[in-house]
Amino acid sequence: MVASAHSRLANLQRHFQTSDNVGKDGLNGGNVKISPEVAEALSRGDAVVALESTIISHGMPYPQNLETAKEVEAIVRNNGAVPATIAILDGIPCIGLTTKELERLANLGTKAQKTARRDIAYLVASRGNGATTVSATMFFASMVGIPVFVTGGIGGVHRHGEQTMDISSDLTELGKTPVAVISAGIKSILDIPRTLEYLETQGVTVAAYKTDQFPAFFTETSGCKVANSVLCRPNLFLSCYICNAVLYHEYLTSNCIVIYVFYFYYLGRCEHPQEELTKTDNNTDIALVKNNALVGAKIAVAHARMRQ
Ligand SMILES: O=c1[nH]cc([C@@H]2O[C@H](COP(=O)(O)O)[C@@H](O)[C@H]2O)c(=O)[nH]1
Repeated sequence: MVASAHSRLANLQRHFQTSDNVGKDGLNGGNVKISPEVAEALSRGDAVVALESTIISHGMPYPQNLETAKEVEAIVRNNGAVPATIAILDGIPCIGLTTKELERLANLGTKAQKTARRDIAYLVASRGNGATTVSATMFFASMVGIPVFVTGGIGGVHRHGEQTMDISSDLTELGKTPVAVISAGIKSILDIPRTLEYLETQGVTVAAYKTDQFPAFFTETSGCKVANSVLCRPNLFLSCYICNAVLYHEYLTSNCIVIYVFYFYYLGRCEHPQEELTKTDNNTDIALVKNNALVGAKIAVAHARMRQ
């Protein structure tokens, strides 16, 4: 615990930049800008939860994207952690956005470039605006010592990936970057069995929360069993589920996706049967994407607080 606090501080010292000391050129010798709120929380060892920004720019339209981003941040705050939404603005990687910056990103929408790990250098060099995907968000979260990150859905192996080799860099990032990712599974248009195979190859621990199956984003059942599941008695409260999941997680390595199934206790019923699996990126149900993000945020905070 002490060693990990030391390494987080050492990391911070190397990368520490606040809004006040950003150079005129805004590039900071390739460093990142950490918001004062996030920097303070990290230096005190308080719980911080990283959030991605592609869900804001590309995941849903304005103004729902802004409302959702604000709601997710509020959930994180109300549960005792500091949210760190990550994006690249004018070429500066920002860890923690002000309300103005969130509004700017939400307004930019798809004009902000969807930024995976490979795109970071270009966005910084060209002083562009980039919304970070899971891989890029993990990269920055790890750089500044944020160990927990929540998102709606991660990328995976695309259908027919055996021919196209279309595999999200989220999966390789999970294999090499020690940040725990809480998500509702992979996007519904992807190939779950091949994604699980690939995660196994990458050595990623996948722990499914309150199910023994890898959820299918909108549904609890995918037919694909996960090796590790966090099962709880049905009459326990949500907080107990979270504790079990967190304790279990701590037992495992830190590069672990914790998949949760939200609708048992949140929506109360499954409204979206298997045909959801054929939906495309463009017609996903905004309300459910939002629910995934909101419920995931609570679980992520529990993780972050247990690690303090
Ligand atoms: O329902 C969605 N979940 C997740 C994403 C984003 O898509 C990224 C993966 O994109 P790709 O398949 O291009 O690697 C994820 O990291 C996430 O940021 C998305 O657009 N829609």
